[in-house]
Amino acid sequence: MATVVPPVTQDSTSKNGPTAMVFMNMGGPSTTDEVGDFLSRLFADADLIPLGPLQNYLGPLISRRRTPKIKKQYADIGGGSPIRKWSEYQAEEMCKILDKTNTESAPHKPYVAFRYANPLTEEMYNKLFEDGFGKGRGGRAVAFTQYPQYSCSTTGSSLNELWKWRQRLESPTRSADAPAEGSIQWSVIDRWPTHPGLVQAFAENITKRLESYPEDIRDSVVLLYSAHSLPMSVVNRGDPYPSEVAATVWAVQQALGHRNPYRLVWQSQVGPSAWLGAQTAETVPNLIKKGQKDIVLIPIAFTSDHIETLFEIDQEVIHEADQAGADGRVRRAESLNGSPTFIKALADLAGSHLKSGVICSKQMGLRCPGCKSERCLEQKRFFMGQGTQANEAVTL
Ligand SMILES: C=CC1=C(C)c2cc3[nH]c(cc4nc(cc5[nH]c(cc1n2)c(C)c5CCC(=O)O)C(CCC(=O)O)=C4C)c(C)c3C=C
Ligand code: FES
Ligand SMILES: [Fe+2]
Repeated sequence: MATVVPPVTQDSTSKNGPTAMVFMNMGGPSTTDEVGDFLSRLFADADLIPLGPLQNYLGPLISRRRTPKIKKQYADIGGGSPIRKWSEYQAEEMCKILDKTNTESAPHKPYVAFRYANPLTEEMYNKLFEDGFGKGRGGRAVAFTQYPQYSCSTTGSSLNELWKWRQRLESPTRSADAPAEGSIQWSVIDRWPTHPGLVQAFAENITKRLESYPEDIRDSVVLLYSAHSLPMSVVNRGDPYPSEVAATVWAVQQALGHRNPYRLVWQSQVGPSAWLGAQTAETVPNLIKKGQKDIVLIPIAFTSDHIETLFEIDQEVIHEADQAGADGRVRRAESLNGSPTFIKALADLAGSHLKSGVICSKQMGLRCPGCKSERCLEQKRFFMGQGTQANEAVTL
């Protein structure tokens, strides 16, 4: 990742640089040996899976029980998650573009902070210190969520974690008071569900996949946009994710000219509680039973490949469709991965953010109607106002 840069205050290449561009995501185990640690961090996260006062006991228990099954899934997709490779590539390529388009904040240094796998947030933060940020030297860093649509279980959890480490490593008082002098100045790109470049990148990959069908049936292929589901308890708390995912889908449909029928469906539910549906794994066989075999599945809430695409869609949903007589007519649009259109979109988004001077979106100040989490409140207070009194009033 980022190589050593000169101390922030001594940099002479631009007025305001260097700037740290931190890609936040959940991460995934790079090898099957890392699956146990990945799951134990995931089940310890009360922002994702709240298990109440028994979290410290139940989390390790559930993750240990799940490890063999999930290990096998990662083995079946080639021995690990490609998310680190793609995140590092996307961040590096984006920074190269930013160095040309945003000279005032150059050089831009790429970092990755994963919630459940290496490099973890703490590791990223220490790397920032090594590279000359913070520790009395200041510097600017952008926390750029790689989830286009905001959920408190995903981006919210990553921001809570970032805020926690910022408090531990940079605030002598360990409170949300004004940051110590010379600490890192953070801003956040917290959501980008309808960014035109993101929409274009999805539309390109869908068009490419549609071109693999004969021309005379192409417009009647059903597009199934598939996003990771949420427990209904999270939906009913007022989580913004379902409506933001729907916004992406609608924008992509518009870019495609609404030439095909479509549905937004939800995948990967875990455990016995009620989750948002309809489920991807049930929708595909139902359509096939009704005679609709031509279907393109589009992963719409994740920007690179992961077990949900490579295992659940490719090896379960599509494999089962073929066994039910789909004859290879159920296909998947490629994930965004290294798409140049997508990387350009990331640079455009980050470039505008850097020039705007905005700290985060207005949405960040408003908690879910059903939120009772002090962590969310403190985190939002911090990022909304960077500890200044001025913005605290708008954190509700
Ligand atoms: C936008 C994407 C995701 C949302 C929203 C999301 C919510 C969510 N997830 C769980 C529980 C689990 N998720 C697991 C894996 C996993 N989740 C996502 C994405 C979102 N999750 C991805 C991409 C992955 C796989 C990572 C990879 O490397 O491929 C797992 C672990 C796997 C398993 O045990 O089945 C769990 C558990 C909840 C409860 C939740 C919303 C509250
Ligand atoms: S759960 Fe959404 S703001 Fe706390
Ligand atoms: Fe998940």
